[in-house]
Amino acid sequence: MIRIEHLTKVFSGEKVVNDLSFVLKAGTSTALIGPNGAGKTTTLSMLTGLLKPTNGSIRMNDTQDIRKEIGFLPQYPNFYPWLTALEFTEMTGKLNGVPSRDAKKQAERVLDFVGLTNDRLKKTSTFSGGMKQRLGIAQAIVHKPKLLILDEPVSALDPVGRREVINLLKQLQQHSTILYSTHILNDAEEMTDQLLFLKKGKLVEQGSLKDIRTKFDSFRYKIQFTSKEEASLFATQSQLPTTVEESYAFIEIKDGYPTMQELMSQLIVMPFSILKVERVTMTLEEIFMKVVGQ
Ligand SMILES: Nc1ncnc2c1ncn2[C@@H]1O[C@H](COP(=O)(O)OP(=O)(O)OP(=O)(O)O)[C@@H](O)[C@H]1O
Repeated sequence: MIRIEHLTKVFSGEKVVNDLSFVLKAGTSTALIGPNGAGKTTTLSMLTGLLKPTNGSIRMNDTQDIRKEIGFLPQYPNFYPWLTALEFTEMTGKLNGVPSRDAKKQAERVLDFVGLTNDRLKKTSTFSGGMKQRLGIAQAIVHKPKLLILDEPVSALDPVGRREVINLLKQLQQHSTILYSTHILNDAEEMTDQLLFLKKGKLVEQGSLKDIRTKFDSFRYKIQFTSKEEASLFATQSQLPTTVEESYAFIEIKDGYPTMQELMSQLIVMPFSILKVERVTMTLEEIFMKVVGQ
């Protein structure tokens, strides 16, 4: 377990990370979520030891030097372009304490895990964005760290690269503790036990996805019309408070009202072509906007 207490960083008199306290339980995955400038990179840099906190503490059970137990993938990793993937991973392993005699074998093992066996002898300068990110994960796990920290691991990737990296992280999640920052919330929804919402350096909300949903989620009906005009016309004629986005109309459900039957009885007498009616929850993105907008 890693316990972070009152973590604070001041730059030029301004608290860019302001009194953060949270716990990373062993074997869980935590997403640090916040808009640009919220303090995510600064927080992760303090955890990895790259920045000294102005205040606060970071403690790991039974460990004096927490830095040895951390694997880190920075937001903009710098791979020496003249090295091959194998040379780079082996070097990182040695720098992180893997004994020289084991480093090559261990590098080969992690490159295999991230699907780069066939590319291990290619120079890193020839790698695509997705391959670089997978190499970044390999170098972060080569010394078998207890805590894996990743700064925006999928933000710069296309959907295929993103899927590959998410699948790798889901596998790693089974035997490591993971902390990653992101502003791509669909990914967080898929692979996270704990969410930390950061706004202007402060933790404004923290908890499991379930807890946060229970606290902030609301249910709505989503009605799909054939056009935006039809959806807007429906909104003006409806007795129910309705919002419109593109060809969809949304009606919030409050205290169980309206029921689907009540809604259908209103819809059925209106002269619109309706393609679909469904009861939906908020996306994590909408919940995030609700939380950080407060
Ligand atoms: N070395 C520094 N000196 C002064 N100010 C800094 C320094 N590093 C970061 N900051 C400031 O601290 C604040 C938080 O920056 P940080 O990079 O941690 O945010 P972030 O949430 O990671 O943003 P992004 O999503 O854009 O990467 C910003 O206002 C930034 O300008």
